[in-house]
Amino acid sequence: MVYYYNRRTKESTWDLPEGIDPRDIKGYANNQDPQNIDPLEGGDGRIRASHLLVKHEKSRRPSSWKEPNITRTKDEALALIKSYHSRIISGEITLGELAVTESDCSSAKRNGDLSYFGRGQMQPSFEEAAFKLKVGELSEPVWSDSGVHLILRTD
Ligand SMILES: Cn1nc(-c2ccccc2)cc1C(=O)N[C@H](Cc1nc2ccccc2[nH]1)C(=O)O
Repeated sequence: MVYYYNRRTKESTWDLPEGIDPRDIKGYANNQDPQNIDPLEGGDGRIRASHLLVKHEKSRRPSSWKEPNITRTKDEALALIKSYHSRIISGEITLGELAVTESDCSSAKRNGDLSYFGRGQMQPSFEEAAFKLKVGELSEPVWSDSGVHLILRTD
């Protein structure tokens, strides 16, 4: 079920407010079935996530703060990300701690935090995986044009 919150009057209601055309409501824009709107996305359709990225020789930009010329293969990148995944789920280290030293994304300096983002902002494969996660959930390895990621949804 979706509830409606009127930011001006601060009213919330389960029923479509009088005189409102559902197509004017965020999330209906592309005729999304209202049942598909995840009310847990803070109501404005955005989520927050951190990630750890391992780039490879065929990455869109095979360079990072860590390594000016990244030559590892896709297989080597996947092996590395799987080792990180194991260490995180064992509780040995958190994704944020590992991202600081190991992520090939410039968000490494912020523990991999990408802050809040909505649909249409990140690469499609990354967005699809991130929006499927529950808050606090760690993804399996996710491929994008940038490389291979581990994603942790934080809000
Ligand atoms: C999306 N984004 N946010 C930051 C960022 C966030 C917070 C602080 C500093 C940088 C960097 C990036 C970014 O695209 N970085 C790219 C790598 C990358 N590619 C991504 C694809 C999807 C999501 C995150 C991704 N990060 C790079 O450094 O080559």
